[in-house]
Amino acid sequence: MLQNHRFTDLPAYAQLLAHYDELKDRHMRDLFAEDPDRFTRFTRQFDDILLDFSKNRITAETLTLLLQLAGQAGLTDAIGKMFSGDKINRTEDRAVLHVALRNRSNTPVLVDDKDVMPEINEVLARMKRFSDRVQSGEWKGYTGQAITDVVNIGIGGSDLGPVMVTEALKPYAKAGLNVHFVSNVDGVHIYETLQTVKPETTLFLIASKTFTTQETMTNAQTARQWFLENGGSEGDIAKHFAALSTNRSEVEKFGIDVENMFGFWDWVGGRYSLWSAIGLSIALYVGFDNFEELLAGGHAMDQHFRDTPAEQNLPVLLALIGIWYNNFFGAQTEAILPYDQYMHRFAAYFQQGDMESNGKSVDRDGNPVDYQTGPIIWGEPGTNGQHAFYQLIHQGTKLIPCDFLAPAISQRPIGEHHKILMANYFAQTEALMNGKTAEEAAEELRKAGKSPDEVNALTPFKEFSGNRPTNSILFKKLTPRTLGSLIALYEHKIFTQGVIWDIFSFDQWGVELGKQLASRILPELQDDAPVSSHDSSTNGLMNAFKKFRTE
Ligand SMILES: O=P(O)(O)OC[C@H]1O[C@@H](O)[C@H](O)[C@@H](O)[C@@H]1O
Repeated sequence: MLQNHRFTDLPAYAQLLAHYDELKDRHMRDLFAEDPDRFTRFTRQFDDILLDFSKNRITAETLTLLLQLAGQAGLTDAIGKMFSGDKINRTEDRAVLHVALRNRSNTPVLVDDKDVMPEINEVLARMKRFSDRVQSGEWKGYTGQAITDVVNIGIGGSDLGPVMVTEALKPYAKAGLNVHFVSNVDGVHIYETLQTVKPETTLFLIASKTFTTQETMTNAQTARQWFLENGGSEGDIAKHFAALSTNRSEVEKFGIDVENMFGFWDWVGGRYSLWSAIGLSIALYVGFDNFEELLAGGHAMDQHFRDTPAEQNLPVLLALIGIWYNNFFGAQTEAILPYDQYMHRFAAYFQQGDMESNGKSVDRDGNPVDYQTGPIIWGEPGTNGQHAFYQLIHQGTKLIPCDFLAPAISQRPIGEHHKILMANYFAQTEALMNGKTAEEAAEELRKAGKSPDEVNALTPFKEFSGNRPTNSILFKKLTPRTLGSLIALYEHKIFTQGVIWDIFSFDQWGVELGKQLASRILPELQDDAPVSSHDSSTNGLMNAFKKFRTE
């Protein structure tokens, strides 16, 4: 059992509040001027990943107090409990062991006194065999042709991870196999995907932990029907459909041969499942060797997280800096800004990873919290974001801590592109930190030939307050291993924050109510009868929907 505590009762919390009062008006420009060692003091490296957190509104004392906060919240103990298979997901009575999925050292991990590693290794071996066979063309479709297209049908954690990773690792794709992802129950998603593939050369992966998710099951049935109506027969289904799930009986009911089922376990949370059989589309696309590299990168970060003192520990440091802004500066959001086009789904992936994990408002005793928990996560790749929303980050009224991620070596070194990209990467964090004073702005205007009146009038608009915090995460190259480490870095950041806030990070009850109501509403949409069983807005909207369709 994890030790419950009230976040705001931790001794360091009160100290941080007082410290915040002293620090809140200090400018980072001055902090840099005062401390020539600031970069070294606030930079850590793990493998090929450098974290520079010096452009934050912190001093050595801030860090000391934040580290005390983590210690007082029992972080070390909590980490130990996760890794040793304790049932830390208490509201679902489950262990949380995505770390076991990538446990390349293969040391035993016990759940209910049973080592889970043999089962994990068995599924990995089956995934390897299967992906090798499909890739080599040994696996044939019903006309004897090799598979050319894989369609992963899943949603949430059964979609976002594989989408993000296959996009990020495109340079590692093996020739001859395309991957597609269908998630939305909106029929246009499957319609558009099916336009681009042929039944005889397509393999469908039905990815669902529960195998009951309405969107996924609806899309899977549509895919099955399309397959049967376009040349395939019932007997051919086994050659074209596989299931990635924990629910064997539902897989059988759907009609998928259990030979083609790749299992995982209830201790794998949906948003942590890309490391499990849910990652089969990744293995098919980049090859099992690269999938293993991804696992190895995740495992390396796990060991760093478990074994490194907090002050050197990248996930812990990111978590503490996030808490500093979230709970003391009142920041509502955090932006994740990868300067790597291949990482264009990284922020979207961690929207689920973070917001579904820490979007909670009761503590572990079930009492309402009176402090802020998980932030709103958003972001787009640089430099596109610069030309869209950075205005607000630079000059708006809101404080938005940002993570800037970038590789030193581009996967596609074309001309000057990467240096131009990186010049922007360095310029943005410098600009956000330094800003531009009124005097500097006025001087620029004078140099541009503006009259004194114009200088006075324009200066307020040209001034940048600066003092806007950023983390820079600079890595060597976006290899499968580095990507694995980066994903695990953020996973453990989220875990650390959940521990400190004393909330449960591994359930997601908040997604249930909408599902319940949708299943009540669906039968009411089957005829033209007016609806009166809801509030006036919902009734009104449903009746307007029916009217639009009959007029
Ligand atoms: O994999 P499943 O069971 O189809 O679930 C998909 C998603 O379903 C959502 O309801 C959950 O909030 C997510 O966590 C989950 O990833």
